[in-house]
Amino acid sequence: MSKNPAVLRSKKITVEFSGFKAINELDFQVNRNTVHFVIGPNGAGKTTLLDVICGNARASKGSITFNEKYELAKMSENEIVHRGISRKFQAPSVFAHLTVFENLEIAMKQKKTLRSILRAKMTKEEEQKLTDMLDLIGLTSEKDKSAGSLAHGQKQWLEIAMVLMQEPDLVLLDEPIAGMSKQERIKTGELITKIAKERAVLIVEHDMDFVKDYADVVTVMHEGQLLFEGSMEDVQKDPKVREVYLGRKVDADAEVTGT
Ligand SMILES: Nc1ncnc2c1ncn2[C@@H]1O[C@H](COP(=O)(O)OP(=O)(O)OP(=O)(O)O)[C@@H](O)[C@H]1O
Repeated sequence: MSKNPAVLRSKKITVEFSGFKAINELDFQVNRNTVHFVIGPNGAGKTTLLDVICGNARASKGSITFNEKYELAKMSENEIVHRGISRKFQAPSVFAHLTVFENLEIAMKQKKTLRSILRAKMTKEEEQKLTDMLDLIGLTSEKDKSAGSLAHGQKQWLEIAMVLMQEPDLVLLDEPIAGMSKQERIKTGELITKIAKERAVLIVEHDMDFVKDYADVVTVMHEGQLLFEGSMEDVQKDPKVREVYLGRKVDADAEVTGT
């Protein structure tokens, strides 16, 4: 499907909760330079998939290999971040009383204490890195504002930037456009496209218009398994997907809009 090399491969991964298989022998692959969406009905196992990749849930069977050499199932959450996988959760968790710039500074020097970070002088390279990041997320003119005063979308972009400061090869995003305006959604889509030029981005999303506009690859999950994978165009045409997911969504949307 893609000529880009794999950054993550799962083989027959299973995640159980009291015997219930939230993920059931899933074979799955994410490639570099790819915007890869995971969609599916409620309870399909999408969040659990992100959880098991970042070490927040444990697999009872199977393997997940990162960059062809690291076995994630055996690593702690911290080790996984250190190897190059960073996740942004749905709710923003920036330091509201600090400035945008200071938030990025902290993200860059994760291991030090807050006080030592804010007192230490930055190198030219570090300053350049922060300047480039502010430019990437479109918050250069907001850099001295407190993060708490930012609009919802801006907070989300700041948090994406904080994740990027860790220089991950794989970024995990949980419904990144939830609660955003139309303009903010477009800016987020453009930001994700840019981010994926140098790494892989794996996104759990329910908004099909957003998926259609920005996906390179779409995985459809159902009952803890892979139901279909391909371009959004192929996903929309697939009869199985229409039956268990998109068909239902179309019906529900028609009811809401009265069409
Ligand atoms: N910690 C847990 N303990 C018990 N069951 C869980 C736990 N986490 C998830 N599950 C169950 O596993 C299944 C998959 O859940 P998951 O949250 O991964 O689905 P999802 O596809 O992300 O759904 P949604 O779109 O509603 O967020 C669900 O049936 C859920 O109830």
